[in-house]
Amino acid sequence: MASDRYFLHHGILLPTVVHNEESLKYANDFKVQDSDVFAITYPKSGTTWMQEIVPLVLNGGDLTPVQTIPNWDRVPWLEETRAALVLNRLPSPRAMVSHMPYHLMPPSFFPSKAKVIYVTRNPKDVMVSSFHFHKMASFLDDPGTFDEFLNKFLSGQVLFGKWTDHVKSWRNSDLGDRILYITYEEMVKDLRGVLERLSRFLGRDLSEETLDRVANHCCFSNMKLNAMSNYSLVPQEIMDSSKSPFLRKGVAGDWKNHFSPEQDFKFTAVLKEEMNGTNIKFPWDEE
Ligand SMILES: Nc1ncnc2c1ncn2[C@@H]1O[C@H](COP(=O)(O)OS(=O)(=O)O)[C@@H](OP(=O)(O)O)[C@H]1O
Repeated sequence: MASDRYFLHHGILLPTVVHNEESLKYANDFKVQDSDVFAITYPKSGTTWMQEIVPLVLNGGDLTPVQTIPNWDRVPWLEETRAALVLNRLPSPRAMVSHMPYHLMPPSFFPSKAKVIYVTRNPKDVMVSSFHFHKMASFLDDPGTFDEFLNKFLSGQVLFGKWTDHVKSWRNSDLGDRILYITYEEMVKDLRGVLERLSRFLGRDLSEETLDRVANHCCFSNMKLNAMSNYSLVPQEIMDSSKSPFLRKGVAGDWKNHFSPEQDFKFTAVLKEEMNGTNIKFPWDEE
């Protein structure tokens, strides 16, 4: 880790652009309220999608916030530098996102009744999405070749560490009915069905018409057009969408266009080894 673009926090690589000691202290000292809602993800697993969906479900489908407030202020990251500015002003129930592994959540989170939506995505697609993101984001190191980046991903020398550690930490958490597990792939396949589950989980009784409106607003093609969500407000020298748009493809299985058979074999073998003995199964394990 020779770059000044990153630093280690409890052994996990974080980007200096939006994290520092102060923001991490703020996150650790954060007083979680029982009404708080956290959408937790390993990077590139559906965070931006949740920043769109969760406020809509919580407010009964009113599109105003998602059409007028940038996602990073609408549903802020707990651990980022903006959190201190934004979070204390959010009306209850506060919705926020985080990439933190379970054990690095603020101490006040554990005894609270705050709810968690944990989104998992096929790690091969996570890696592909992250590879393209590293090419367009000037605050991150160039990813190198696809093969080099694959090796970094498997060894956890990437933002927020190993995918397997993150997933195991949250899948093994003891949060009972405080946590809802969903996958990116389910959302791609049946967003309307996921919205119904999510509304029930968050205690919101949305009408059929509202669910349809939310599903329509949150589909990839519409979100791509929403300037409050597609990162077009970020200057091009920071995120260059001509290299790769932030909302890039929005599909399941794009890894098949990137992985060689050898890379697929290696990636699968490493993941299998690390998930061995966990009882955590995903639909893509059989692919
Ligand atoms: N509405 C919708 N439908 C389908 N896919 C969507 C949607 N919104 C975001 N995305 C895709 O999510 C990927 C970005 O992940 P994150 O938002 O978690 O990124 S980040 O961690 O906040 O940087 C990135 O995936 P890729 O397209 O594979 O790169 C986005 O396109």
